[in-house]
Amino acid sequence: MTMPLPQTEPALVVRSMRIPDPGDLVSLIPADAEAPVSWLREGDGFVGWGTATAIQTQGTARFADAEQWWRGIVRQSVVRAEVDLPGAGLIAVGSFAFAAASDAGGVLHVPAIVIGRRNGVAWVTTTSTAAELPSTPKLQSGEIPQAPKVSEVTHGSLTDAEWTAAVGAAVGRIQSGALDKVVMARDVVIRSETDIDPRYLLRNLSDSYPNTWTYSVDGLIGATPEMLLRRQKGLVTSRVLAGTIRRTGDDEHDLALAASLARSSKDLEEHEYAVRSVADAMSPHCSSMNVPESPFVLHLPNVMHLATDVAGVLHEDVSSLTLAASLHPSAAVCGTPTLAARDLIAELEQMDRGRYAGPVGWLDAAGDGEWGIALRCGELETPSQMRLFAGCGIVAGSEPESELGESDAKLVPMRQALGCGA
Ligand SMILES: C=C(O[C@H]1C=CC=C(C(=O)O)[C@@H]1O)C(=O)O
Repeated sequence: MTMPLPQTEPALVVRSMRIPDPGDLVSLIPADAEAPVSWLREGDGFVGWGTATAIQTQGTARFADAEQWWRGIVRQSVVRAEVDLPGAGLIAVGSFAFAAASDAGGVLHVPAIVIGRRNGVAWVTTTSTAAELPSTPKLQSGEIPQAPKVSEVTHGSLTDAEWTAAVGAAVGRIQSGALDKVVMARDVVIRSETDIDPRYLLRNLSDSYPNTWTYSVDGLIGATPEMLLRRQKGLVTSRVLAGTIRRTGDDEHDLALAASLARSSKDLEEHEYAVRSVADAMSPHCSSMNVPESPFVLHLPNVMHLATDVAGVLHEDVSSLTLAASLHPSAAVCGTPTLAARDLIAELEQMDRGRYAGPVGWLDAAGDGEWGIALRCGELETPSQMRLFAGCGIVAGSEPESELGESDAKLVPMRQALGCGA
């Protein structure tokens, strides 16, 4: 069911001003910030808080309704921007459920305050519904956020043994020819004696996983290495990941493992489905495309992935959000063929993925923006409880026990950020 769209969107007044470099962005988020958001990589990106306006959407129309609402906002807004960089000016951050049937739906949120930095240029954007230009807030680093006190870690919808059996069933379906690939995910519930401070997680994730995109949108927090798409001035790029090997911590051994990953026929097959799904979904929007023939190995502190950077030149004015809707769900998080994989996920996982594995990111008034896939993440279900998610691509040659180990490795970033180990 789709929620009715508001009849009139508020007229926003937006101002972006250049500021001296404010240092670490996460530490600028106040302890009592309402709706903190972030999008950070290698120290650049933005943080924000407060709500100028927002929309929640539902169902199959969750992307289209959000897009329509955003166009109305853009039409009515007055923007004065001193800075012309991606992320400056009027932006909305958002995240969308993996499945149309999920109650999580979608959210687009225009923060009242955004502080950004890119290539050494920093800015603050203030957005309000008042008629006059909003004043620039005083920025100061807040106190150091407290670590949560994790008291319990339990399995979510399935025990390890049940999940391993479900993966075995998926392998059986693939071997019987019903489909080629499916991504099976599991969840883990973390309870803390104290409230979980999103700033504590963002600090840990952005320090420990600098080459990922560290995000926080509406209680969904994580550090994804996978960029569903970036649209910037007519060019669209995507970083496709699929195929994984765990790191050992021994650099020499890890290099040998990276070489074996690059030769593994099981992982190359898994990767090829993901690349093809992205390239096929992108091509109707592009006049030309570059799809590399073989992947490279992306090194992260916990795992290594097969990775391919796909690029295209857009031949139509389609926003980054609409592109995200047409690329989602790629075979990196769903499978091949898409519909068969989606149905098998609903049958075997026995959980609502919520916004895990859906698009998460931001867009601006021109439709440019960045949408990652919400991986290596957790959703705050209450102030002191988080549900973490991780999944693995399954093909005919997959072994359920080793997929369980791989999913554990993918949970490491969030578990470490929460202070409850690897
Ligand atoms: C589904 C996840 O990862 C995807 C992205 C990279 C590698 C993957 C894999 O090797 O299975 C998955 O396709 C996850 O982290 O939950």
